[in-house]
Amino acid sequence: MATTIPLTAIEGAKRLAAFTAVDRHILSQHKVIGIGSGSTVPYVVDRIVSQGLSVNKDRVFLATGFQSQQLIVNAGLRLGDIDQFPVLDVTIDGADEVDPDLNCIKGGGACHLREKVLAEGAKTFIVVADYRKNSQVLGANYAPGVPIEVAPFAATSLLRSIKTLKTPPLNANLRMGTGKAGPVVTDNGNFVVDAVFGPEAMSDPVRVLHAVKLLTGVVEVGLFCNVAKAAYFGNQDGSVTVKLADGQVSQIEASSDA
Ligand SMILES: O=C[C@H](O)[C@H](O)[C@H](O)COP(=O)(O)O
Repeated sequence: MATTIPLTAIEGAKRLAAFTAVDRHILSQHKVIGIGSGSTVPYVVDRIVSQGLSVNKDRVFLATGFQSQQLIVNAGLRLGDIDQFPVLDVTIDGADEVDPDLNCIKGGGACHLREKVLAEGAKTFIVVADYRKNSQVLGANYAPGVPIEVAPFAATSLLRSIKTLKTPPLNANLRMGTGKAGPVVTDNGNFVVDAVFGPEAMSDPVRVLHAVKLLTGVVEVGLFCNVAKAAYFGNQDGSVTVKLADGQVSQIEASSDA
């Protein structure tokens, strides 16, 4: 007999957020859907699959990297390409941290370049996360810093040039792989530098984004500013906090099967 292993509080919170966001934002008329990366999006895919074959057979799903491509394929959903579908109805993705204006740190899994392309290409970009990601100031909860994808040739230079910013990071390091000698290599063949900025700098993430993006060799910065329409945070008590881009915040009870 199959046994059901209870989810931990954090996994339960991720699932609550994902299920609630899918129920509210992935509607039958939505045909081109972006699937983000990380440990929360598998629950997004599960919920989409549960909407049934009759609706999913007419949909195409775009991936933000190798992991989400596997999720889409293994779920029996149709994989599409951004070159064919540059405009998406909805993209749902996780985040490493989200502030009250829905600015996000993303790229803990080194997928932020493709994630940003699918987020900006979507008519609606929705973030799903557990309660730990719901923050007042970016960097308060997520310690590794802002992920910066950089062309390998320019990585060492970037570690020097980033120190010349008006508000430089407190520290910046090349992200090293685990289970592999040497640096993390992204799905685009680039490296990642993680830069920890202090609370003063992170109180204006748009400024940090613009400053870092201008440094030579930077491919993309894991700061998503003014992109998300809503963020769903699963809580330990079974509720979901919903934050909208206009500043509205509400607390809702999740559906009984979430
Ligand atoms: O590169 C990875 C992504 O930005 C993820 O969406 C982010 O790290 C959040 O992942 P998780 O859902 O595992 O917290």
